Amino acid sequence: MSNYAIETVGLNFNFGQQTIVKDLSLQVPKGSIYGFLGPNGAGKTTTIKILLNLLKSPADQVFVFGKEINNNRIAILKRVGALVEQPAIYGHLTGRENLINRCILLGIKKTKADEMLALAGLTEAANKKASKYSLGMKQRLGIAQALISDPELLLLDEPTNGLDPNGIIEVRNLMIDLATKHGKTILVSSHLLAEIERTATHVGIINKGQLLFQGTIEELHLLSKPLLEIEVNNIENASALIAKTGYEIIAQTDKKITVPFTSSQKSGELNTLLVQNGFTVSSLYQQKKDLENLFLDITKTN
Ligand SMILES: Nc1ncnc2c1ncn2[C@@H]1O[C@H](COP(=O)(O)OP(=O)(O)OP(=O)(O)O)[C@@H](O)[C@H]1O
Repeated sequence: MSNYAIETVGLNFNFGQQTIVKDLSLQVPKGSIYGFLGPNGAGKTTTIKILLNLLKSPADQVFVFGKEINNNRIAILKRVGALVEQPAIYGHLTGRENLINRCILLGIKKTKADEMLALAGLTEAANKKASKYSLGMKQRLGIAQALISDPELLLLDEPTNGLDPNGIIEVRNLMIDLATKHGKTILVSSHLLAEIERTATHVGIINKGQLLFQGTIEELHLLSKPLLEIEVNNIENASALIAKTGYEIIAQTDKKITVPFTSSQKSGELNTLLVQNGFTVSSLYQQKKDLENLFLDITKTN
């Protein structure tokens, strides 16, 4: 039995002459939240469509629940829920009616609708027209729709795209609940590193259809060392003092010194050291990496 909910083995996919996915070997462990990260146009949506057999893959390159997708399409898709692009929601129907519709379509008991509304935190809004829902609520209703057949695996393509901060938090918390309390495996795509870092247990990073990194979130953090920016006066002397205490100076401008971030305690100690030596520290800031900086780290490491 495979421990992977999804495994692709050297997957290749072209649209006409254009290679979209190249030698892609994804391994999505069961029970994980797998963040599928890459810039716009990297091939994330195409890969998700391949995983749903909406686009046909070459034989023996895509396995879901250990089974080859082209030969086991129906059996696999029964166990998969997906939200790709916009959720198919009727605005003139209530949230509950939208889900009941889906139940009827799939021949599932209508009571499932209320269960999924509760799971998605939409019970109070169940009888409100979907057109009156916020974007975050619509997205959660879309996820509830994808969950109605009680799938083991959920594929979510950029589910937080276009949401306001509240909507993003709602969807993020729902994903965490689904994985930790309901045992679902989730593959979620995004072009934002910070978004994936907050939810994922595992990460796959693609660029131009190729896998640049795959591993646990901890392995990703080891690779992408966080930085501490120190804004301080008398920069040359401050920099000399910091270097004397054994810190590596990564960068220096006329206002800021950048060193590796190790812990909050170490940052505090550095602050105290500078202040006790008569420097004025105006800010200490842990720099968050964006996807571009992470790409640089990965390319350097490889
Ligand atoms: N039906 C299609 N025919 C031809 N080319 C396509 C088709 N769909 C996507 N592409 C191309 O495939 C490449 C990958 O697109 P894809 O949508 O998979 O990327 P993505 O990583 O999901 O990015 P985005 O976040 O922008 O959707 C792009 O260059 C895109 O133009």
